[in-house]
Amino acid sequence: MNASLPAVAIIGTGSMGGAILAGLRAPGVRLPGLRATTRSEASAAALRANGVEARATEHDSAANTWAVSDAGLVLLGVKPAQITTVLAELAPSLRPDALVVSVAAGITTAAMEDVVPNPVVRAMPNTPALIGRGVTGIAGGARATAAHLALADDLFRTVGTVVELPEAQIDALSTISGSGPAYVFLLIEELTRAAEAMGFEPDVAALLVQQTFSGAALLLEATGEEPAELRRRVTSPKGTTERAIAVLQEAQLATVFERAARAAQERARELAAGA
Ligand SMILES: NC(=O)C1=CN([C@@H]2O[C@H](COP(=O)(O)OP(=O)(O)OC[C@H]3O[C@@H](n4cnc5c(N)ncnc54)[C@H](O)[C@@H]3O)[C@@H](O)[C@H]2O)C=CC1
Ligand SMILES: O=C(O)[C@@H]1CCC=N1
Repeated sequence: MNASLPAVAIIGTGSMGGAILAGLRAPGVRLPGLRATTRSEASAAALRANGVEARATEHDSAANTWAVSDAGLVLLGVKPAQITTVLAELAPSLRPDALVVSVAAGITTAAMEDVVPNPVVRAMPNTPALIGRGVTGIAGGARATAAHLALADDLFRTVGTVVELPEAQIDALSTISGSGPAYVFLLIEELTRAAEAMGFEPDVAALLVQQTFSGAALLLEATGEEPAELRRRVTSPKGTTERAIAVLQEAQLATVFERAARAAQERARELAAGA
Protein backbone atom coordinates (compact mmCIF):
# COMPACT_ATOMS: atom_id res chain seq x y z
CA MET A 1 0.00 0.00 0.00
CA ASN A 2 1.39 3.39 -1.01
CA ALA A 3 -0.12 6.45 0.65
CA SER A 4 0.99 9.90 1.63
CA LEU A 5 -0.91 11.33 4.56
CA PRO A 6 -0.63 14.40 6.79
CA ALA A 7 0.42 14.07 10.43
CA VAL A 8 -2.10 11.81 12.18
CA ALA A 9 -3.37 11.80 15.78
CA ILE A 10 -5.24 8.76 17.07
CA ILE A 11 -7.36 9.64 20.08
CA GLY A 12 -8.35 6.35 21.72
CA THR A 13 -5.97 3.62 20.60
CA GLY A 14 -7.85 0.46 21.59
CA SER A 15 -8.97 -2.43 19.36
CA MET A 16 -9.99 -0.29 16.41
CA GLY A 17 -7.65 2.68 16.86
CA GLY A 18 -4.82 0.17 17.34
CA ALA A 19 -5.71 -1.72 14.16
CA ILE A 20 -5.59 1.51 12.15
CA LEU A 21 -2.35 2.49 13.86
CA ALA A 22 -0.86 -0.81 12.63
CA GLY A 23 -1.98 0.01 9.07
CA LEU A 24 -0.39 3.44 9.26
CA ARG A 25 2.93 1.90 10.31
CA ALA A 26 3.02 -0.49 7.33
CA PRO A 27 5.81 -0.11 4.78
CA GLY A 28 4.85 2.28 1.98
CA VAL A 29 2.76 4.61 4.16
CA ARG A 30 4.42 8.00 4.46
CA LEU A 31 3.32 10.47 7.09
CA PRO A 32 5.16 13.33 8.75
CA GLY A 33 4.03 12.48 12.26
CA LEU A 34 1.93 9.99 14.24
CA ARG A 35 0.78 10.48 17.82
CA ALA A 36 -1.57 8.26 19.80
CA THR A 37 -3.40 8.47 23.09
CA THR A 38 -5.11 5.98 25.37
CA ARG A 39 -6.75 6.29 28.75
CA SER A 40 -4.36 4.10 30.72
CA GLU A 41 -0.67 4.76 31.21
CA ALA A 42 0.02 1.01 30.83
CA SER A 43 -1.33 0.91 27.27
CA ALA A 44 0.45 4.16 26.35
CA ALA A 45 3.69 2.62 27.68
CA ALA A 46 3.08 -0.47 25.55
CA LEU A 47 2.68 1.76 22.49
CA ARG A 48 5.88 3.67 23.32
CA ALA A 49 7.73 0.36 23.73
CA ASN A 50 6.62 -0.31 20.17
CA GLY A 51 8.10 2.95 18.92
CA VAL A 52 4.88 4.99 18.87
CA GLU A 53 4.75 8.54 20.30
CA ALA A 54 2.00 7.99 22.85
CA ARG A 55 0.58 9.57 25.99
CA ALA A 56 -2.18 8.54 28.37
CA THR A 57 -5.00 10.73 29.62
CA GLU A 58 -5.36 9.18 33.09
CA HIS A 59 -2.67 11.32 34.76
CA ASP A 60 -2.02 13.78 31.92
CA SER A 61 -4.86 16.16 31.08
CA ALA A 62 -2.86 17.60 28.14
CA ALA A 63 -2.34 14.25 26.36
CA ASN A 64 -5.15 14.60 23.82
CA THR A 65 -4.46 18.24 23.01
CA TRP A 66 -0.73 17.43 22.62
CA ALA A 67 -1.64 14.68 20.13
CA VAL A 68 -3.80 16.85 17.87
CA SER A 69 -1.80 20.09 17.96
CA ASP A 70 0.12 19.40 14.71
CA ALA A 71 -2.23 16.85 13.16
CA GLY A 72 -3.88 17.26 9.77
CA LEU A 73 -5.97 14.15 10.41
CA VAL A 74 -7.50 13.30 13.78
CA LEU A 75 -8.93 9.81 14.18
CA LEU A 76 -11.35 9.35 17.08
CA GLY A 77 -11.20 5.77 18.37
CA VAL A 78 -12.97 6.32 21.68
CA LYS A 79 -16.37 4.84 22.62
CA PRO A 80 -19.49 6.47 21.15
CA ALA A 81 -20.55 7.95 24.51
CA GLN A 82 -17.21 9.83 24.74
CA ILE A 83 -17.12 11.36 21.27
CA THR A 84 -18.69 14.76 21.93
CA THR A 85 -16.89 15.22 25.27
CA VAL A 86 -13.51 14.38 23.74
CA LEU A 87 -14.20 16.64 20.72
CA ALA A 88 -15.09 19.53 23.02
CA GLU A 89 -11.78 18.96 24.85
CA LEU A 90 -9.87 18.93 21.53
CA ALA A 91 -11.67 21.88 19.89
CA PRO A 92 -9.33 24.70 21.06
CA SER A 93 -6.22 22.77 19.93
CA LEU A 94 -7.38 21.42 16.56
CA ARG A 95 -5.73 22.85 13.47
CA PRO A 96 -8.56 24.63 11.58
CA ASP A 97 -7.82 22.54 8.48
CA ALA A 98 -7.63 19.22 10.35
CA LEU A 99 -9.97 16.51 9.16
CA VAL A 100 -11.77 14.75 12.03
CA VAL A 101 -12.57 11.09 11.35
CA SER A 102 -14.69 9.12 13.79
CA VAL A 103 -15.22 5.35 13.81
CA ALA A 104 -17.82 5.50 16.60
CA ALA A 105 -21.00 3.51 16.08
CA GLY A 106 -24.14 5.61 15.89
CA ILE A 107 -22.64 9.09 16.32
CA THR A 108 -23.58 11.30 13.36
CA THR A 109 -21.42 13.86 11.59
CA ALA A 110 -24.03 16.52 12.50
CA ALA A 111 -23.54 15.77 16.22
CA MET A 112 -19.77 16.18 15.80
CA GLU A 113 -20.08 19.29 13.62
CA ASP A 114 -22.06 20.89 16.44
CA VAL A 115 -18.94 20.66 18.63
CA VAL A 116 -16.09 21.55 16.24
CA PRO A 117 -15.89 23.81 13.15
CA ASN A 118 -13.74 21.25 11.31
CA PRO A 119 -14.70 18.96 8.44
CA VAL A 120 -15.85 15.56 9.70
CA VAL A 121 -15.93 12.11 8.12
CA ARG A 122 -17.70 9.20 9.73
CA ALA A 123 -16.26 5.75 9.15
CA MET A 124 -17.14 2.20 10.09
CA PRO A 125 -14.23 -0.23 9.81
CA ASN A 126 -14.02 -3.81 11.12
CA THR A 127 -11.42 -5.77 13.07
CA PRO A 128 -9.79 -7.65 10.14
CA ALA A 129 -8.24 -4.20 9.62
CA LEU A 130 -5.65 -5.51 12.06
CA ILE A 131 -4.26 -7.75 9.31
CA GLY A 132 -4.92 -5.30 6.47
CA ARG A 133 -8.13 -7.13 5.45
CA GLY A 134 -10.74 -4.77 6.86
CA VAL A 135 -13.65 -3.26 4.99
CA THR A 136 -14.57 0.31 5.92
CA GLY A 137 -17.60 2.39 5.01
CA ILE A 138 -16.99 6.15 4.90
CA ALA A 139 -19.39 9.10 4.66
CA GLY A 140 -18.64 12.82 4.65
CA GLY A 141 -20.41 15.38 6.79
CA ALA A 142 -21.69 18.76 5.58
CA ARG A 143 -18.23 20.37 5.54
CA ALA A 144 -16.33 17.45 4.04
CA THR A 145 -15.15 18.02 0.47
CA ALA A 146 -14.14 15.41 -2.10
CA ALA A 147 -10.53 16.00 -0.99
CA HIS A 148 -11.45 15.16 2.63
CA LEU A 149 -13.17 11.97 1.51
CA ALA A 150 -10.11 11.11 -0.59
CA LEU A 151 -7.97 11.57 2.53
CA ALA A 152 -10.22 9.30 4.60
CA ASP A 153 -10.13 6.80 1.74
CA ASP A 154 -6.30 6.87 1.81
CA LEU A 155 -6.35 6.37 5.58
CA PHE A 156 -8.61 3.32 5.56
CA ARG A 157 -7.02 1.79 2.45
CA THR A 158 -3.96 1.25 4.65
CA VAL A 159 -6.07 -1.41 6.46
CA GLY A 160 -8.15 -2.88 3.63
CA THR A 161 -11.00 -2.04 1.28
CA VAL A 162 -13.04 1.19 1.42
CA VAL A 163 -16.66 1.81 0.38
CA GLU A 164 -17.99 5.37 0.17
CA LEU A 165 -21.70 5.70 0.82
CA PRO A 166 -24.35 8.17 2.07
CA GLU A 167 -24.23 8.67 5.83
CA ALA A 168 -27.81 7.35 6.11
CA GLN A 169 -26.38 3.91 5.25
CA ILE A 170 -23.51 3.85 7.74
CA ASP A 171 -25.54 2.29 10.58
CA ALA A 172 -26.77 -0.41 8.20
CA LEU A 173 -23.23 -1.10 6.99
CA SER A 174 -22.16 -1.32 10.62
CA THR A 175 -24.67 -4.14 11.23
CA ILE A 176 -23.22 -6.14 8.33
CA SER A 177 -19.45 -5.60 8.11
CA GLY A 178 -18.73 -3.69 11.33
CA SER A 179 -20.32 -6.34 13.54
CA GLY A 180 -19.97 -9.12 10.96
CA PRO A 181 -16.69 -10.60 12.25
CA ALA A 182 -18.47 -11.27 15.57
CA TYR A 183 -21.22 -13.22 13.77
CA VAL A 184 -18.57 -15.31 12.01
CA PHE A 185 -16.70 -15.98 15.25
CA LEU A 186 -19.96 -17.03 16.92
CA LEU A 187 -20.58 -19.55 14.13
CA ILE A 188 -17.02 -20.83 14.60
CA GLU A 189 -17.56 -21.18 18.35
CA GLU A 190 -20.81 -23.08 17.86
CA LEU A 191 -19.45 -25.43 15.18
CA THR A 192 -16.45 -26.12 17.43
CA ARG A 193 -18.83 -27.00 20.26
CA ALA A 194 -20.65 -29.36 17.89
CA ALA A 195 -17.31 -30.96 16.92
CA GLU A 196 -16.47 -31.54 20.58
CA ALA A 197 -19.94 -33.05 21.11
CA MET A 198 -19.12 -35.45 18.25
CA GLY A 199 -16.13 -36.66 20.27
CA PHE A 200 -13.19 -34.63 18.95
CA GLU A 201 -10.56 -33.34 21.37
CA PRO A 202 -10.79 -29.52 21.72
CA ASP A 203 -7.57 -28.86 19.78
CA VAL A 204 -8.64 -31.12 16.92
CA ALA A 205 -12.14 -29.59 16.94
CA ALA A 206 -10.64 -26.08 16.78
CA LEU A 207 -8.30 -27.06 13.93
CA LEU A 208 -11.08 -28.66 11.88
CA VAL A 209 -13.42 -25.70 12.25
CA GLN A 210 -10.88 -22.93 11.80
CA GLN A 211 -9.39 -24.50 8.68
CA THR A 212 -12.90 -25.04 7.32
CA PHE A 213 -13.86 -21.38 7.78
CA SER A 214 -10.64 -19.93 6.43
CA GLY A 215 -10.52 -22.49 3.59
CA ALA A 216 -14.13 -21.75 2.59
CA ALA A 217 -13.56 -17.96 2.69
CA LEU A 218 -10.40 -18.26 0.61
CA LEU A 219 -12.17 -20.58 -1.86
CA LEU A 220 -14.94 -18.00 -2.28
CA GLU A 221 -12.39 -15.27 -2.88
CA ALA A 222 -10.12 -17.31 -5.17
CA THR A 223 -12.86 -18.69 -7.43
CA GLY A 224 -15.14 -15.64 -7.56
CA GLU A 225 -18.06 -18.11 -7.65
CA GLU A 226 -21.39 -17.39 -5.98
CA PRO A 227 -21.60 -18.82 -2.45
CA ALA A 228 -24.79 -20.67 -3.41
CA GLU A 229 -22.88 -22.45 -6.20
CA LEU A 230 -19.99 -23.34 -3.91
CA ARG A 231 -22.51 -24.69 -1.38
CA ARG A 232 -24.18 -26.73 -4.13
CA ARG A 233 -20.83 -28.37 -4.88
CA VAL A 234 -20.56 -29.55 -1.27
CA THR A 235 -24.16 -30.70 -1.07
CA SER A 236 -24.30 -33.99 -2.95
CA PRO A 237 -27.88 -34.92 -3.91
CA LYS A 238 -29.25 -37.32 -1.26
CA GLY A 239 -25.92 -37.01 0.56
CA THR A 240 -25.05 -36.09 4.14
CA THR A 241 -24.71 -32.28 3.81
CA GLU A 242 -28.26 -32.07 2.46
CA ARG A 243 -29.57 -33.39 5.79
CA ALA A 244 -27.52 -30.90 7.79
CA ILE A 245 -28.58 -27.95 5.61
CA ALA A 246 -32.24 -28.94 6.07
CA VAL A 247 -31.79 -28.74 9.85
CA LEU A 248 -30.08 -25.33 9.61
CA GLN A 249 -32.88 -24.03 7.39
CA GLU A 250 -35.50 -25.32 9.85
CA ALA A 251 -33.76 -23.11 12.44
CA GLN A 252 -34.82 -20.08 10.37
CA LEU A 253 -31.31 -19.22 9.33
CA ALA A 254 -32.84 -17.37 6.39
CA THR A 255 -34.29 -14.67 8.64
CA VAL A 256 -32.11 -14.75 11.72
CA PHE A 257 -29.33 -12.63 10.23
CA GLU A 258 -31.76 -9.98 9.07
CA ARG A 259 -33.29 -9.86 12.56
CA ALA A 260 -29.81 -9.61 14.10
CA ALA A 261 -28.83 -6.78 11.75
CA ARG A 262 -32.04 -4.89 12.55
CA ALA A 263 -31.37 -5.26 16.28
CA ALA A 264 -27.86 -3.83 15.79
CA GLN A 265 -29.29 -0.94 13.74
CA GLU A 266 -31.75 -0.15 16.53
CA ARG A 267 -28.85 -0.06 19.01
CA ALA A 268 -26.96 2.37 16.73
CA ARG A 269 -30.02 4.67 16.88
CA GLU A 270 -29.98 4.42 20.68
CA LEU A 271 -26.26 5.30 20.75
CA ALA A 272 -26.98 8.33 18.55
CA ALA A 273 -29.60 9.42 21.10
CA GLY A 274 -27.02 9.06 23.89
CA ALA A 275 -28.48 5.89 25.42
N1 LIG B 1 -14.28 -3.08 17.92
C1 LIG B 1 -14.84 -3.04 16.72
O1 LIG B 1 -15.00 -4.06 16.01
C2 LIG B 1 -15.30 -1.74 16.15
C3 LIG B 1 -15.36 -0.60 16.92
N2 LIG B 1 -15.78 0.58 16.36
C4 LIG B 1 -15.82 1.78 17.18
O2 LIG B 1 -14.52 2.01 17.64
C5 LIG B 1 -14.59 2.72 18.87
C6 LIG B 1 -13.67 2.08 19.89
O3 LIG B 1 -14.07 0.75 20.07
P1 LIG B 1 -13.01 -0.35 20.51
O4 LIG B 1 -11.72 -0.08 19.84
O5 LIG B 1 -13.68 -1.65 20.34
O6 LIG B 1 -12.90 0.02 22.07
P2 LIG B 1 -11.62 -0.05 23.02
O7 LIG B 1 -12.16 0.03 24.42
O8 LIG B 1 -10.74 -1.19 22.65
O9 LIG B 1 -10.85 1.32 22.69
C7 LIG B 1 -11.18 2.56 23.23
C8 LIG B 1 -9.86 3.26 23.53
O10 LIG B 1 -10.13 4.58 23.96
C9 LIG B 1 -9.24 4.90 25.02
N3 LIG B 1 -9.79 6.03 25.73
C10 LIG B 1 -10.82 6.06 26.61
N4 LIG B 1 -11.04 7.33 27.03
C11 LIG B 1 -10.13 8.11 26.38
C12 LIG B 1 -9.88 9.51 26.35
N5 LIG B 1 -10.60 10.37 27.08
N6 LIG B 1 -8.88 9.97 25.56
C13 LIG B 1 -8.13 9.13 24.81
N7 LIG B 1 -8.34 7.80 24.79
C14 LIG B 1 -9.33 7.29 25.55
C15 LIG B 1 -9.13 3.62 25.79
O11 LIG B 1 -7.95 3.62 26.60
C16 LIG B 1 -9.05 2.62 24.66
O12 LIG B 1 -7.71 2.50 24.23
C17 LIG B 1 -16.05 2.74 19.31
O13 LIG B 1 -16.56 4.03 19.12
C18 LIG B 1 -16.70 1.72 18.41
O14 LIG B 1 -18.03 2.08 18.09
C19 LIG B 1 -16.08 0.69 15.04
C20 LIG B 1 -16.01 -0.40 14.24
C21 LIG B 1 -15.70 -1.71 14.73
O1 LIG C 1 -20.28 -3.30 18.69
C1 LIG C 1 -20.06 -2.13 18.38
O2 LIG C 1 -20.76 -1.20 18.86
C2 LIG C 1 -18.95 -1.78 17.39
C3 LIG C 1 -19.51 -1.21 16.11
C4 LIG C 1 -19.39 -2.30 15.09
C5 LIG C 1 -18.54 -3.29 15.72
N1 LIG C 1 -18.29 -3.00 16.96
